[in-house]
Amino acid sequence: MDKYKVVVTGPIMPAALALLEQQCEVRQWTEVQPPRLGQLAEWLKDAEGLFVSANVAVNEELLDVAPKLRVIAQAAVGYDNIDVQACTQRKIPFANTPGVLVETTADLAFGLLLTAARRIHESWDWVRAGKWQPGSRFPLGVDLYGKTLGIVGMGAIGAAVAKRAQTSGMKVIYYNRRPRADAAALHVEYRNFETLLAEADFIIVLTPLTPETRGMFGANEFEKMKPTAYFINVARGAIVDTDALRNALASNKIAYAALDVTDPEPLPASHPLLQLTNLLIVPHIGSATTECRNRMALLAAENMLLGLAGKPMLTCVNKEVNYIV
Ligand SMILES: NC(=O)C1=CN([C@@H]2O[C@H](COP(=O)(O)OP(=O)(O)OC[C@H]3O[C@@H](n4cnc5c(N)ncnc54)[C@H](OP(=O)(O)O)[C@@H]3O)[C@@H](O)[C@H]2O)C=CC1
Ligand SMILES: O=CC(=O)O
Repeated sequence: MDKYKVVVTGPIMPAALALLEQQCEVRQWTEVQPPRLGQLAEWLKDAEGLFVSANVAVNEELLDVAPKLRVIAQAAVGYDNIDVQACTQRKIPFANTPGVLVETTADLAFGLLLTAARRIHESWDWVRAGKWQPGSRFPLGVDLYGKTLGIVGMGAIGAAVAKRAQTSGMKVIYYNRRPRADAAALHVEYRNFETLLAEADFIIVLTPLTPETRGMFGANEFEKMKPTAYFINVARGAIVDTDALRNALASNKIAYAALDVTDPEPLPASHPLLQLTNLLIVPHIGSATTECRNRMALLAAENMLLGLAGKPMLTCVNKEVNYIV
């Protein structure tokens, strides 16, 4: 049997690559810099499957140079890099990887909150710099216990973060476009967006990046938060107006920010955000454990093989085209 032709646009966990290679002829982009479209065009000419990385845009331009493409799979839950409508119009099913990264990403989100509140990262730098001397005291952090966490985007990851926060004695409020039917069971209370901004001591953002959420946090929103508020973004950088966040932190309109995602990403070493001291940034590591990345990559590979065989993929986004004979 001829092997399917699949293009992989970036790094992939070895077990998932091995699974793909059983049935596919894989052409993998292995440079450190993500590929530009022109660099992939030759491979895409006869590719049937595209195993795409989140830093590569799948748009009309790419689809135009991939006339034989039948399946797209991505090892990530967020898919703001994919023009799903364009895929659907061409009857190309696209699958992401929801579910398998929920607990891992929730650990990171809550870990960022705790690290920022207790200044764990700064105090280690302080000790390492030899500042722990007799009589010296590291500046105080803030309690989590008894505080209110506001989750904007109470989906799968948001609910897993809520559980962690409740274990630390926090009250959890949330904002979604629609209140959750299971809110009472989760012991979380719905607030409208403005009320949440004013009421929360800690705010964690966990919405997808969409036209509606792009720039959702700007100067007005930071203005409405408490001056003691901690702002944590684990969703996508562009949900936040970066300049407005920098200004809010620099003028102490809010107390602190902790970011797993930034706009731009990666953040250049000369970026003004990096001059601030009331800020913690990690390099988009929400799902970055070996176990989680394996689950994601294997689910994406399984989706790819199912789609190529003309079977429904397990976690297809555009379900209306999730079956091709
Ligand atoms: N940093 C990292 O490494 C990771 C980041 N992520 C990011 O986290 C996001 C969330 O993932 P996950 O929890 O699995 O997704 P879910 O789809 O389970 O949850 C998303 C939530 O956001 C809410 N939401 C959507 N649009 C809006 C809006 N305009 N205003 C308010 N709430 C909104 C949804 O509720 P409703 O529809 O009712 O509004 C839903 O509850 C991903 O899309 C991804 O971008 C995910 C994994 C890892
Ligand atoms: O950012 C990661 C994702 O899975 O989405």
